Amino acid sequence: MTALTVPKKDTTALKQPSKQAEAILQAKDINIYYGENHAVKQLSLDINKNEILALIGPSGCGKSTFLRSINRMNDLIPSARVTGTLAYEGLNLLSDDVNVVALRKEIGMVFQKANPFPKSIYENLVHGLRFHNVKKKEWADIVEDSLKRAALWDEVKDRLHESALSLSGGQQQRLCIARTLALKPEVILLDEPASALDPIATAKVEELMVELKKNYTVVVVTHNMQQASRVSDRTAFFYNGELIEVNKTDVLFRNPEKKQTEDYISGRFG
Ligand SMILES: Nc1ncnc2c1ncn2[C@@H]1O[C@H](COP(=O)(O)OP(=O)(O)OP(=O)(O)O)[C@@H](O)[C@H]1O
Repeated sequence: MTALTVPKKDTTALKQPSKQAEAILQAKDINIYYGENHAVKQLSLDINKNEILALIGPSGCGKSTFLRSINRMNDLIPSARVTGTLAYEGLNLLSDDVNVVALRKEIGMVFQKANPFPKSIYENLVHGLRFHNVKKKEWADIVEDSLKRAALWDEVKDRLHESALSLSGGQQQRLCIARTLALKPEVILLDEPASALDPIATAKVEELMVELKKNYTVVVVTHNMQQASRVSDRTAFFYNGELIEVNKTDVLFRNPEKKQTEDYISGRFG
């Protein structure tokens, strides 16, 4: 594993054993601003190892903003400012000394719209390997393994050198997931990964998510409540920048604690 930090700051405060041993990521008192807009407010949330955590809530409630903070994608937005701590393996991922390139390898992200490079299927997968100096002799095995894990190998094994843009939308999205897997992440962030796909392609991506949690931790933003209830172990409901409620998915949908959650899941707003 590439070192996630340049060792200079004292992180002992973050190395205390966690209350819940299975938490892989612990967000504490996270606030995210875009200029004056306070988009995520005082959020604290544990993300457990090998779970699928769904983030739901009406448009603009801060789901994607929080998701992007986990692998520091908000760094790319000049007006964005993030405070609080995101503890991961004894480090605060929000601190200045985190190696963001190594972090994004370890915590990969797949976006709403599939974004393959306009290159061959094979090149899409080896691009990151080259960047991270993975030995060339390992590439073929990693390509095959990643495509198998992303349930795409059988569909593309005879056309690895064709353009990725010749794949269907659903195949392109699975290719983007495979591209993330090639870098051997621990956590995968999915931002509405199936919202641009037809029902059959959506079902394949959902099956894949369930398969992935055997080896990875998955955090998925979705507008689709059926999807959240089909695939996730826990669901977090966001409203107006706040985390209103997080619980086991079946409990949250069957017996929500908060009225706002109940109103949202019963379609009364959003
Ligand atoms: N790049 C950005 N620059 C400035 N403001 C942003 C940016 N992205 C999001 N915001 C603002 O932050 C708030 C939260 O947006 P965010 O996209 O996180 O919500 P969301 O719950 O993911 O919404 P959706 O479900 O529509 O994607 C909104 O007020 C939005 O306008």
